[in-house]
Amino acid sequence: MPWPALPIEDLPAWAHLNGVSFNKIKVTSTEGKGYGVVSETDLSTVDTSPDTPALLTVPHDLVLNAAAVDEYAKEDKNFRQLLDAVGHRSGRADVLLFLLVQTALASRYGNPSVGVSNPWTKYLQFLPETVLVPTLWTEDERILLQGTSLEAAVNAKISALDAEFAVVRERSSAVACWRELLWVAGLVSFTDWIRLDALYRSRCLELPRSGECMVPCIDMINHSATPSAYYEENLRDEVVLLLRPGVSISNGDEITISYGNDKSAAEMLFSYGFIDPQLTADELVLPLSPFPDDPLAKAKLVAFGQAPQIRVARGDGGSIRWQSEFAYLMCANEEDGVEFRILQDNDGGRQLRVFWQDEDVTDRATGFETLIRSHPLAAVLQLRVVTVVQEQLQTQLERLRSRTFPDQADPMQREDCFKAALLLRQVEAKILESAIEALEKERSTLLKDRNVVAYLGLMEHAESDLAGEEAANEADDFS
Ligand SMILES: C[S@@+](CC[C@H](N)C(=O)[O-])C[C@H]1O[C@@H](n2cnc3c(N)ncnc32)[C@H](O)[C@@H]1O
Repeated sequence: MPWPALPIEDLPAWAHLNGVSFNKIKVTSTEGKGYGVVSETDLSTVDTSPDTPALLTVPHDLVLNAAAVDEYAKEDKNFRQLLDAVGHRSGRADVLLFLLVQTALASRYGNPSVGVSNPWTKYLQFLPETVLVPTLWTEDERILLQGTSLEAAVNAKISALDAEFAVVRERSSAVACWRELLWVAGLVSFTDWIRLDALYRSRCLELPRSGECMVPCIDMINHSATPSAYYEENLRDEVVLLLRPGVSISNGDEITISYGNDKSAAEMLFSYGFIDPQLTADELVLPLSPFPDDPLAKAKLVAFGQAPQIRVARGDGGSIRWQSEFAYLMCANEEDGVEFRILQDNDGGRQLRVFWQDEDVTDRATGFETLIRSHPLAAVLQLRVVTVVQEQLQTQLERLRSRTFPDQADPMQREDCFKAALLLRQVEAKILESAIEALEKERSTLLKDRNVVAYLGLMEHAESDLAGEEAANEADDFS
């Protein structure tokens, strides 16, 4: 749909009309980061008291979350119909539906017969048309992510958005006035849905009382590893922007906040479309699949109930920590003591239950690492898990390296996407190398474990007995 745009110079008038107060700061264009907030005077908290007035105050009724969407629906019976037909699946999905409607209304301003406009209808028109998050990269640009942890994550997100959009389209088409506005004229496309998701992801924040939400004007503030400000909800539930203690900034300086100092490079790029090399946590998350020949694979996935992953992080002092709860369930077999049973419940339904050493551990299926600790062959199971995780990381590193990365972006790729992908590849290759090395050390230690040595000795013995029997059989056959 055509994305309506208003010049940022109109923002102060919108703010005034809607009770947002800017105090010696303004929203303006910044170098390479879109809009940002700059100071209009010298500011300092070095000598001031804690009750220095906020730099920005946003009234509570402008905070956009699922509860606010519900309130808007009370004033607008057409939107209420739409929300009842499509919404109430998650807070995020309700806000996205609201944003979709507001953008459609703004782009079809001549047709106000459906929907009531509100402060967000206009505010959305100040937001950028695109964000550099990879779900909005072109196919040529997404090639740059091959071999990184984002390759699978971005594809999975696009598929999930596609399924979500199909539901929105189908259910809203059942409501006559919205079918007319959104779909009959071909106003809304899947790209619009991807864009709204990107806009929401890159601008939403978490507040103690309002939860996950969008806050107008606060969402104009850019990120820095050394932020000068922070936001919070005050006693009146307004969202306020405050200068950090001990900070001095000059007239014209940009005011920044932190988008979180524990986010990995992949997470930063996925959510915000840029990587802060100064801050990103050295962390990597990869998907994990059960062994393709494991007859219990499906049952293990169902019982685990979450997306199986391997998480690797570099801790303080450079040491590597890794975690993969599913790998423990994946590597435990029937002969070790894992069993699945289908039990009838009181309502006549059937339930998949997981047993470990004959104990029902269905509620602890995501905690197999703890469960196996008391097993006499715990070290053997640990060795299997370490080997599987190491192999997965090795395969990932080989995929990352198998693609010769060009020296520069080709004409079909935006420079910023190229630079972000290059940085992501460097960060991920480094952590993969360190993790593989750490896992190799862990494997060597486990291979010296008394129980492992005894177990492997037994296995070798059994194999040579088997080979001997086979050879004897073959000899018999030959004779
Ligand atoms: C909450 S918005 C901030 C306002 C935004 N710049 C705008 O034009 O509306 C977050 C987006 O700003 C941009 N951004 C924020 N901090 C940045 C930084 N340090 N470097 C590059 N881009 C940044 C990214 O596009 C990000 O998705």
